[in-house]
Amino acid sequence: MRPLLSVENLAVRIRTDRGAAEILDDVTLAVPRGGTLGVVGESGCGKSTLLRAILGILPRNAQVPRGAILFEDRDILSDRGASARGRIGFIPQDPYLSLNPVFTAGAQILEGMRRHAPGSRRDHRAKLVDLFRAVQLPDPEAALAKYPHQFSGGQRQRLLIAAALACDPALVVADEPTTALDVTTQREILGLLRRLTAERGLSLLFVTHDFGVLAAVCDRVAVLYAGRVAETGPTRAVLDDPRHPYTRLLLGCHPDRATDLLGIPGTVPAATAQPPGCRFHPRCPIARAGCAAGVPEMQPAGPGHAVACPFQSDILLEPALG
Ligand SMILES: Nc1ncnc2c1ncn2[C@@H]1O[C@H](COP(=O)(O)OP(=O)(O)OP(=O)(O)O)[C@@H](O)[C@H]1O
Repeated sequence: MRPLLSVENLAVRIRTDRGAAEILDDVTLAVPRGGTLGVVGESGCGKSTLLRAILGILPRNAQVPRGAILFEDRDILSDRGASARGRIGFIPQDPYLSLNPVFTAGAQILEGMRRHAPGSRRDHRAKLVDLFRAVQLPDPEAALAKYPHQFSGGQRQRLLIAAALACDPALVVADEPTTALDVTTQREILGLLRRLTAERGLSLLFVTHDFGVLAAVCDRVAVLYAGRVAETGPTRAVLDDPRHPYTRLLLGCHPDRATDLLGIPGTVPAATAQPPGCRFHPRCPIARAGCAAGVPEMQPAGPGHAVACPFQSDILLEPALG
């Protein structure tokens, strides 16, 4: 079966005062129907740019010189396919900033439904009350008339999940939806998201910098580094047996995993000054002369698991992890 969403060889370039910045290069990934894909990487690796390209909200100075984004078999980067985006729901990062403080929760979500979902105002209202119940907001009827400040942070994130589901999406795209929340609320919201998407047969594309969050929600993962996919595969395989030096070091930084917090030497390169060849080579503990020469191709590393590094050997990587 063809994936619900496939990003194919996508490049995104942004014109800046310091020249053209290649934010994404040759990004290929897929979200299966009913499946969940997590995109993980450090700040600045291009996660938000990827989401903006999918949602059709790239900045005006951005260009897409190469690649395609197919959603329900339509190229949503083309004018003709763009309307298919109506079936993509979005859960933003910050529940504090993402709701308009001067409108009630009901008014602002119903307005979106009026524009995008079929049915009368009465139908929309009934559907929204059901959704508020599904996201476990207390007193769903009364919640319609409340203002955002009358909800806690976790409840606001529940409102945003309800808003993302209100127009019957086939795909939900979530941008670090729990970073602003405390750990207990984070766990509840992730559990809710996982359950609701599974019950409704929805696909989920989840962006995060946190492998712990990723493991709780996603079946598959794509690790992004400096605008390119470094590694992709089933979440368990990538977490248990990471093959790219970047993934291994990134996992070593996670507090739940690290015996010793190693960190990754150096920083993500500026988008206007990407290194030649493998973009990770200046920070890579096993880099060789050839790594600066050519862009590494994706190579198989196990069932459904691929890595953009020709030196994916455990023995070679062991010294890097101490
Ligand atoms: N409008 C823009 N103009 C110039 N550079 C940009 C623009 N948007 C993003 N960038 C650059 O593109 C790179 C990727 O940014 P992006 O926001 O996609 O990363 P990210 O992985 O989402 O980071 P974070 O987790 O911090 O949000 C960064 O180097 C950023 O500075």
